[in-house]
Amino acid sequence: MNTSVKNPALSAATSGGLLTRRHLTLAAIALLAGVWGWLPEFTVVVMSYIGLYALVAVGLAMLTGVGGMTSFGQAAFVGMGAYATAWSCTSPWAASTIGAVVGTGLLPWVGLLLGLALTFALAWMLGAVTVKLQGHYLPLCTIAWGLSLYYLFGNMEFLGGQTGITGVPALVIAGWSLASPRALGIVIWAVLLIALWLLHNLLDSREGRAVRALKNGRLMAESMGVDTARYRIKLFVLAALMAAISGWLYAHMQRFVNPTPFNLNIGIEYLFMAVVGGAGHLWGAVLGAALITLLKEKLQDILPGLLGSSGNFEVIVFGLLMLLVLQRFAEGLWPALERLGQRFLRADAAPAPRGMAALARRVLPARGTVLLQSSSVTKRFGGLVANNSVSMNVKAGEIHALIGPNGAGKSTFFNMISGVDDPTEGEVRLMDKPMRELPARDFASLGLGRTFQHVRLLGQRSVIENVALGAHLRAKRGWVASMLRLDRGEEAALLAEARHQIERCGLGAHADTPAASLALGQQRVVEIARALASQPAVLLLDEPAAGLRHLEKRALAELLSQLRAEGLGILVVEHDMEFVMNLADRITVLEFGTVIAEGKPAEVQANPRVLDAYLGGAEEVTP
Ligand SMILES: Nc1ncnc2c1ncn2[C@@H]1O[C@H](COP(=O)(O)OP(=O)(O)OP(=O)(O)O)[C@@H](O)[C@H]1O
Repeated sequence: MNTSVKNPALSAATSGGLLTRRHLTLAAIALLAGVWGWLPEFTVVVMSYIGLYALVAVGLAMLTGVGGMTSFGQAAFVGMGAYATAWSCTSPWAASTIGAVVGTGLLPWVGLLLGLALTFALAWMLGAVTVKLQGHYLPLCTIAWGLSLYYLFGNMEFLGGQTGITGVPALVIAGWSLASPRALGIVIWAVLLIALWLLHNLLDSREGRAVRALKNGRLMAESMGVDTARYRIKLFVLAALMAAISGWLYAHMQRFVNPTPFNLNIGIEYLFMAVVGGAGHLWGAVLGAALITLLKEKLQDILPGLLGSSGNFEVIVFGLLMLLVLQRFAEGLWPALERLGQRFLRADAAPAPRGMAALARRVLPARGTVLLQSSSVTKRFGGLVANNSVSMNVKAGEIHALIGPNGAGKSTFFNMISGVDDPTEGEVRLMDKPMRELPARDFASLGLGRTFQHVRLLGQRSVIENVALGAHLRAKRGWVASMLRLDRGEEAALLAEARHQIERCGLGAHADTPAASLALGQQRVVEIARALASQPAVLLLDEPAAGLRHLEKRALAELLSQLRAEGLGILVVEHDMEFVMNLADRITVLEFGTVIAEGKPAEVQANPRVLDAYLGGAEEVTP
């Protein structure tokens, strides 16, 4: 089981060797299981704490490293899980009402359900409010609610105030008491390993690709049909639930709870664990949890002796070590270990696909149908009119080019017709549907595929994974199915479709290389393949020929001609006049936001206003 967030750049560099990462992981688990019964009691307790902390840190790795949302407040969710079970198991009211129905032996499980339900509700609510925030506002908010919950725990009379709740019973599973740390530790590590497996599966799926795009590619993901706000909230809730499960186990290990372990300091420590290990790597979070726990343990022993007085000196050393580690290993320690491992380990063989599910297919409208229409679209930025009453359309089976000098308003218009921004006045219709105030993902679901002027790919992911994201809306398996590997047929179909589009665009040899390692022109072609994977009816291409060499441009022109023949409607924004004039059926020319000419290439070329707009540069417009 390789639960790191795979880096294809590294995978590609994998050398030979007898063992794979999966072998190594299984061997480590087998070793741990084999020696568990013989480990000293103290080691078992420390290992159990590492497992508990790792559960929270792994959730944070998903949230922060993969999803790009920093949270300082996870300790509060641990507290929710811990307090929910402590209260359920010790409250006389719970015993006499719930306990009377389910039996007091099941109260810890009622506590687990209560903790998960409360955490789910609270995290969803907090997530809905906070994950919309940008930049440093989100971390600040997590500090705010982390503090609020901490003080809430300490001030609630029925939760025992600062003293907390004592007398939490040991867990009993099928008559097997987990009173000893050795027995509970097995459950803790089993829960952690299952969580790692589920999350690994999630990341290796259609849903995982969408999750990965949250950090640096939200606009792009929205244009591929991903509801990024919803995914962010789901990720936030997932991390919170993992923290709550950790809290539940913690309460039954400690057998009492008080507010101290759920304060902001501990929230920051969880973040340390995720970041030091390598925030984008699930196993990195486990490594971080182990390092910080062991270090804290040692420092608490050593520092008072060294300094001659007691105090929380370990926090100072932590801070300094954190600085040093991140100076040397900006991405955390796990990627460095992984690089080392590449020398000795073989890449895991991809499992053979077991049957392919069918992907959704779109019936393309008849040739000549107006697919996309803008009517008198005006866009103002304050006093500046970037688009002035622009009307144009894109028809099925036609290539329409939009040209104009720099600053003419092409990108602004492109944003209007792709759902990134709304016109100040006028209307955009897609498939005859008014699109005002609809998000980009609704444009995608109606059949609009697009590329970006400034390439937006997930650089560290392989070309095939980038392209498969384009087909997001053609499959439907969700998070749970992905975690349980029930999506394999669909996933195989998505990857096959992505490979087909990559080959069609002439990049077959690069399918498994990281997108960032391709030349810029090729990256633009990857974007076209990604758009095609959505099986669009309308294709909007923003400067597709920029950065391509002569032969590559010719291949691109052939591909676009072929797509036109298949009945797609294509809009190209392009500066390369030769490319445009030889390819387009119709051309619209913008200048200062206003349409100054529209017609066939020959008509546009002969138009004096167009020649003027290009600074009298007749040769610029002439192919
Ligand atoms: N968000 C914005 N706020 C204010 N002004 C903007 C904004 N976006 C674009 N503009 C202005 O609108 C005008 C049109 O810009 P736009 O980027 O659409 O032109 P363009 O034709 O795409 O140019 P280029 O070919 O250089 O990409 C420019 O004057 C630009 O400065």
